[in-house]
Amino acid sequence: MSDGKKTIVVKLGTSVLTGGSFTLDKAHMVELVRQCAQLKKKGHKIILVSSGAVAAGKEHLHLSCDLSNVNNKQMLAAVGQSHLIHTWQTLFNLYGMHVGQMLLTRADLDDRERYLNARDTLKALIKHDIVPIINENDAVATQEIKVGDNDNLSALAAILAKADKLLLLTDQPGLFTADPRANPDAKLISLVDKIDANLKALAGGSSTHLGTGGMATKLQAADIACRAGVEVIIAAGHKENVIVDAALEKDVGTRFLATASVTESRKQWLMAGPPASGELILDEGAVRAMKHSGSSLLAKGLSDVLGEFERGAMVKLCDQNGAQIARGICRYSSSDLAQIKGQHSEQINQLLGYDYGAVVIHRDDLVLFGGLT
Ligand SMILES: Nc1ncnc2c1ncn2[C@@H]1O[C@H](COP(=O)(O)OP(=O)(O)O)[C@@H](O)[C@H]1O
Ligand SMILES: N[C@@H](CCC(=O)OP(=O)(O)O)C(=O)O
Repeated sequence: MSDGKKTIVVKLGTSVLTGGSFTLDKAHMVELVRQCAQLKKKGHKIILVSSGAVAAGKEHLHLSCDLSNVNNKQMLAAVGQSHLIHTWQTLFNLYGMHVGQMLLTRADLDDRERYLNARDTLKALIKHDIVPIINENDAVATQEIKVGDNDNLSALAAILAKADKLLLLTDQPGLFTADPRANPDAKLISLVDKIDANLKALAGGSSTHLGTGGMATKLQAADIACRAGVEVIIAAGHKENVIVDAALEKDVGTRFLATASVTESRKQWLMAGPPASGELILDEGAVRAMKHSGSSLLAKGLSDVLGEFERGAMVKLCDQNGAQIARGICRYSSSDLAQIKGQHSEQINQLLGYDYGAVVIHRDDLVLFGGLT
């Protein structure tokens, strides 16, 4: 956001939510919610990526089962997730705030249509000041379709939400020169401008049974987010006022500088992205609006649709002579577009019986060849 209001993804590890025990630390969760409410009052938007389902399941079932067994963990997560979200809901309600649960897997983010759906839901929640609370859909996530850890999931969520900042909260004050549990002399690294193999070699795994990945997955997440233009901070979830301080640019934990701007990285991705599955032919007014006004593409400006494609497909945008002027991700399938081309946005719902919003391709999802003139 350019008005000083930020969108911040806060990832809360099991270690933060349990304080190292086998139960949710509700007193500390209230304190985290208080900080989120304080930021919301100032106009910032918060998205939580909350671990803790497995821990909450363990707390409620009182079963001593082998946590290295995937089915056991899935069962605990299925039981724990409802307790976890109920706890968050109750705590945020104390501050008059609503929450919305989003359980995702990698399959939801890899498939382009599902990606757009997830992004639209996330946007809608944020727009209505509802706090999205994201976790992996552990109960159904098999090895093939899961992200695997919430550090990486939070980086993907930050990109999905076009966040300004990703805050990874854990049980250590940040990234150390070695795992501080095993090396008491390890030193905190306060600033990282490049994540390379040497840095990755410092990061070890988790030594708890409930956490996943340790510092290694936090560095993977930081790498993904920084390359996409999102600044990352790893800090202690129990440090006083940590969420507020990190949001207000005070020095906390380890700060990783973004290595590209969001626009730059998005443009690069769109340029190099998947091959186009179809072509949209634009009328002259739409070509002008694209080239000179930086507008999104509306159905009204479409004169023809070539090829067959699904919602979420990459398409070429061409002028009346067939010259390509841009490429972008289309929010409607080719069969939808055949019905709505040339029509006003308000008529989309009436024509299709549903709609995915007023624009066919959002400005953020297209890259113009030759830039704006
Ligand atoms: N270089 C390092 N700096 C800090 N912590 C590290 C490092 N290498 C490994 N760790 C371990 O990572 C753990 C945090 O990861 P994890 O247990 O997965 O927590 P969370 O539940 O917060 O994701 C720390 O408790 C620490 O033992
Ligand atoms: N999805 C799991 C957490 C997975 C995970 O990455 O845990 P952590 O390392 O504590 O952030 C759960 O809710 O228990």
